[in-house]
Amino acid sequence: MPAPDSIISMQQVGKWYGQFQVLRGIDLEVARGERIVICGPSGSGKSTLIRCINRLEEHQQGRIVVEGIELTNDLRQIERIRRDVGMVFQHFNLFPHLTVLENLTLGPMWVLKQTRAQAEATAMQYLARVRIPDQASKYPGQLSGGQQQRVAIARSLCMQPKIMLFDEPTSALDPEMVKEVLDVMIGLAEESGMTMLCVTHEMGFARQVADRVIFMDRGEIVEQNTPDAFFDHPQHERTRLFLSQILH
Ligand SMILES: Nc1ncnc2c1ncn2[C@@H]1O[C@H](COP(=O)(O)OP(=O)(O)OP(=O)(O)O)[C@@H](O)[C@H]1O
Repeated sequence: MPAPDSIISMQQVGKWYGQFQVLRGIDLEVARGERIVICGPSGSGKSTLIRCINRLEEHQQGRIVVEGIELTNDLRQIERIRRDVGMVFQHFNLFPHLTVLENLTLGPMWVLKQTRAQAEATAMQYLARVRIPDQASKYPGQLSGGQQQRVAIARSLCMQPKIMLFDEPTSALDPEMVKEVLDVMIGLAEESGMTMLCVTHEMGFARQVADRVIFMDRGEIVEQNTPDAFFDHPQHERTRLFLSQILH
């Protein structure tokens, strides 16, 4: 049974790509409003885990319950869950032939059935929140990578999600643009009370905003703890090895 205050519950989740088992017996309860950072070596299954939460990937074993709905092949339920769960990818996935404003209003108008005026008003609010209120009429190709990622964050927020998933949102950015995106995410974490799961190796971000850091290796959750305990007193040899590699 999911814990009563869980917004996401994963129980003994397993997934394979062909013969290769990418997730092994994942048990994870996420409380409403919790901020979680997931880290681990390349190929450990971090992206796959969060992609299972909005059914971009299908698990083959165990149970996943999001906002009280168990993930199955029921398309209406998948649609509902995707409305509740926003996702920001490493590559921004904006429509290049649409302006920033059009990228932001498309989902609210077509999926949430907002009027153009409503959708544009909300979009402008979120553009201000991600600190680019003056870029609405530009095309994505006219923006820097950091600005494009902030548009992608605003686009997700316009859909009024209850949960935000971030899949290495800064790893495709030039170093000088990482901070501007992290600052927006920190603001979101601190001001919105939104449930957030973030795959990232930005450990400063993890220390500042995460309630919990999860370390994955070879498809398993090896260790999880508060950021201070996780970074200062890692319990497992695999965690220590990983931290020694990324922190030096
Ligand atoms: N669609 C797919 N088909 C086959 N194998 C896949 C697929 N997607 C991922 N994999 C493999 O599954 C493993 C886990 O991938 P995943 O992207 O979840 O790991 P990750 O921890 O997020 O890694 P990274 O930090 O490199 O993104 C990798 O070995 C990857 O090659």
